[in-house]
Amino acid sequence: MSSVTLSSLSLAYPGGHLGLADVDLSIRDGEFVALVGPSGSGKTTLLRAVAGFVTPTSGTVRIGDALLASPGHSTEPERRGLGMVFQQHAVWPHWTVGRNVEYPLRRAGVERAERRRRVAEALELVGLGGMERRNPATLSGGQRQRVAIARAVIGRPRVLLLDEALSALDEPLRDRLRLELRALTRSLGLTVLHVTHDRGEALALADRVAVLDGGRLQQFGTPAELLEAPASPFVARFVSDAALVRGSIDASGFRAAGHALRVPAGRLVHGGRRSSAGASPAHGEAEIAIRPEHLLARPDPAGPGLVTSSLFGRDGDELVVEWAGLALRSRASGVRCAEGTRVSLSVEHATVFPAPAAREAGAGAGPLPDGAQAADPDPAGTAERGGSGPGGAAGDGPARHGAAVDTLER
Ligand SMILES: Nc1ncnc2c1ncn2[C@@H]1O[C@H](COP(=O)(O)OP(=O)(O)OP(=O)(O)O)[C@@H](O)[C@H]1O
Repeated sequence: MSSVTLSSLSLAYPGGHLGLADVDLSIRDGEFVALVGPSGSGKTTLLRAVAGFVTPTSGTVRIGDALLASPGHSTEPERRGLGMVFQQHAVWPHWTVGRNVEYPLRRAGVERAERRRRVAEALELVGLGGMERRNPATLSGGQRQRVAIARAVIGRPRVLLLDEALSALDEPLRDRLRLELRALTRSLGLTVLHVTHDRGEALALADRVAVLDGGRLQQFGTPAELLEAPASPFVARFVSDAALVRGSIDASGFRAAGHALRVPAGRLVHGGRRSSAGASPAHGEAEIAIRPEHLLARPDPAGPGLVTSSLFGRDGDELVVEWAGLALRSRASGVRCAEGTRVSLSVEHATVFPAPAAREAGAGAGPLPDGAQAADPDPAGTAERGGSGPGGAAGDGPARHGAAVDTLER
């Protein structure tokens, strides 16, 4: 059994820096889990706590049924049955490839013939068959990282820990190694914990993704769950580059505060559930998250939006659109929108959260207004020309709107 269970895990560094705060995480046997979060969110600390390089201040770490760490007790890293791959310095330069890869077996006292057989097998697995005698200095970055992966898996670890293991590689090599790593860990049935800065990589590789912020677990779910049912505005923004807009909910839908942006009730979801007929209307302050792919931009000389940034994307241009003080990310599909193009905008779908004050007070999300499609007051999805919807504020300037929106900065 190679499940990994963290229970109420907290870790304060000397000097009081908070590394982790009350993290509960259960990783299944054979599962590939990616850890993501902003810089300083606790990803490396969590990995190091599983590896045994740091001891929790409170809480426990278990692999299978074995208790590996609790306050005052920590099983040594080399006795935890783990394989590890780091971003850099992963291969000892003064040893041949074969010597590097066989190191865990030597430590374990495996006899020579068996070592040789398993090194050949591990190198074959990572596409470096026959390279035992090579000097690592003569290898490419990608090949060196494969050597590190071969060394990490040769001891048949219970769990594989990857700390930015692919981050130093250039695309498309990184892309290829990603696919290979996924296939390899699956074929070996390994439980994997993979720390990465790359959100796309996390979503592409992992069975489930853990999102950390400030040492706390914000959400743990499948890639689809994180995209479709983010637990908080933070997760929506971090994972999907969603724009966050504050305003209020009434029977007709969402109205941005001091701005013409409207989203009809039928296009609002909460907690991954589409608003359903019969749900009692909840009026009041709210915050919505709009993913770029759910904000459609169409070239329109009289439209309210102005494209301020346009990056070519394989699936359509990736835009930043300025609309009366709101900076919104959008994907234009089927059309090209250069910088300076005026556009009309349509919100296809948005996720509703309680207003920040209500969230801090611990309020659950209230039900959405009745989303009966017939009641949709704005089939075009808002963003009327000139921005003058009911209660709209076409003439409001950027300074006034600045507080209502919060987009991810890169
Ligand atoms: N050795 C240490 N001593 C004191 N504080 C530390 C130490 N290592 C990390 N921290 C602090 O703990 C918090 C979490 O750091 P950690 O390295 O786990 O974050 P991270 O998510 O891996 O960040 P990054 O993406 O930048 O690598 C940060 O506030 C950091 O400053």
